[in-house]
Amino acid sequence: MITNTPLLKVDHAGIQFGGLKAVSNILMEIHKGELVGLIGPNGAGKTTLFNLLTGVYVPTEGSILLNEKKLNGFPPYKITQKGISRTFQNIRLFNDLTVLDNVMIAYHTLAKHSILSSIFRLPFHFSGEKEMEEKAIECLKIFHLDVYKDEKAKNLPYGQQRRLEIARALAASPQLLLLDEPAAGMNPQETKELMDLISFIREQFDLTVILIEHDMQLVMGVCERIYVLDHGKLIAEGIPEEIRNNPKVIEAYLGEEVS
Ligand SMILES: Nc1ncnc2c1ncn2[C@@H]1O[C@H](COP(=O)(O)OP(=O)(O)OP(=O)(O)O)[C@@H](O)[C@H]1O
Repeated sequence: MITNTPLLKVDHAGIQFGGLKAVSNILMEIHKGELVGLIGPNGAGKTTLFNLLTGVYVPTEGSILLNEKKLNGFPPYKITQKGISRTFQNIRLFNDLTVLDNVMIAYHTLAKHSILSSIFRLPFHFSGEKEMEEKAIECLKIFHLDVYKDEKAKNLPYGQQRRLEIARALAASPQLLLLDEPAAGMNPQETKELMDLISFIREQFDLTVILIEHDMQLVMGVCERIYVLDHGKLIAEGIPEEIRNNPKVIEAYLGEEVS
């Protein structure tokens, strides 16, 4: 059945810190399978919006709905269980854990083991662990990280740490994946490979993706639709061509870069 219901609906949502409205009156509708960009100048509110979508902040206005169900007030781990995963602007891996354990942690968040089965290490607990490990290695393979599975996360080169963060987010089987500047600090070759990878995992896992990114060429090249934030408000939404030519966007953000 074809449905017009958006996967994610942001309905006049926003948050105020003391007297400051960091983001306000945000309206977004993201449909299943879309790859959407979120852009805007420094301090525009992009990460704050991700924090609202993932329960780090509770909106002080409006609602956020996933599959028509309200998310307001749920803690981040519940929102992950409901289907939204993310990566962070500054990589947040467990540096001293292995690459494999970094991914397995995501499965533990979702796992349905009882505490008793863990304490007494009952057989079904072991089979659960084994299954998790196999799944984690499969996930690492997609990112060509399986060869480093026993390496500490902190020993991976920067570009691979970024990929590991995405692998971990993906391990939580999200419907919606939020990527906060995934290519930050990467060289052009790594960036190109990462973008190909994002397109690939979207297809492969039937994902919906929202991407914050400063590299305009990259956003315009990979995203089908773009939202633009400025001073906490949405100032434009459209396909890359429309955004590139939108006078408000040019004035607020892109300046002479867009041509
Ligand atoms: N916890 C908080 N308390 C007070 N102000 C906050 C808080 N979180 C965010 N802000 C403010 O909200 C505004 C938006 O910040 P945010 O980090 O979301 O912008 P951004 O678009 O992600 O910027 P950048 O591109 O630099 O990462 C800023 O003015 C910031 O100072």
